[in-house]
Amino acid sequence: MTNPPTPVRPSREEAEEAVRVLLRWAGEDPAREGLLDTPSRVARSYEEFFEGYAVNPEELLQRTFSEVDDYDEIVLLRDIRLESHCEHHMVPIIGRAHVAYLPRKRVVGISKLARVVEAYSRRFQIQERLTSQIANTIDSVLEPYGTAVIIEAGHQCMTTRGVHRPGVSMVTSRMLGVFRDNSDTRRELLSMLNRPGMSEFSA
Ligand SMILES: Nc1nc2c(ncn2[C@@H]2O[C@H](COP(=O)(O)OP(=O)(O)OP(=O)(O)O)[C@@H](O)[C@H]2O)c(=O)[nH]1
Ligand SMILES: [Zn+2]
Repeated sequence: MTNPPTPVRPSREEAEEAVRVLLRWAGEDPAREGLLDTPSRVARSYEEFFEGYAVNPEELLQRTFSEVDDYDEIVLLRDIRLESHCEHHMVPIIGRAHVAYLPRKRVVGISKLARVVEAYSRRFQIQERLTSQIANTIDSVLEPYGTAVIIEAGHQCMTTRGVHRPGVSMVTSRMLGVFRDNSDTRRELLSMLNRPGMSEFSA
């Protein structure tokens, strides 16, 4: 469920050649000086943009803590910067994610929630699937009372090309367990999200 089957990877040289082809498709001369190192830069950038394929998000959540003195309220990680790529046009999706869960006895280190967001973002995505994958993984590994993921993002395939609508953002959410079934819990989450930012604590 978490990792797609790994296709046979091309060689680094094949990847760089593909960049040269795209440069020529754009109307460029890949042999001109300024572009000579571009194929290798792009190959390296791709290793970074898409490093999520090599990460198993479920493993990130294995370490949990149980000494929480009966803490039984929502845990919310708000405004997680999200950088992904649209699988339709291979251009950036930039936004933020909010991840919440209602723990059942055990909690996870909060950075791990951001790492799960990152593991799925650093792949080719559509926003709906990205949202579901993050929520489903947290829900199945931690087995909390509920999990909620909300993503708000701008898609460069809509802002810099095609329909050209700058400023438009797409909002998606996936609510599981109590966040789906209990409107009071869902409302509490939304009110936590609407509270003014606490930037003085986030330096
Ligand atoms: N649902 C969804 N659609 C997306 C996402 N990212 C991009 N799209 C849309 O995917 C669609 C692809 O549509 P196509 O008609 O096949 O491609 P296209 O001719 O390039 O479409 P335009 O973008 O309208 O020029 C477009 O409507 C995009 O806006 C996403 O994360 N979720
Ligand atoms: Zn797109």
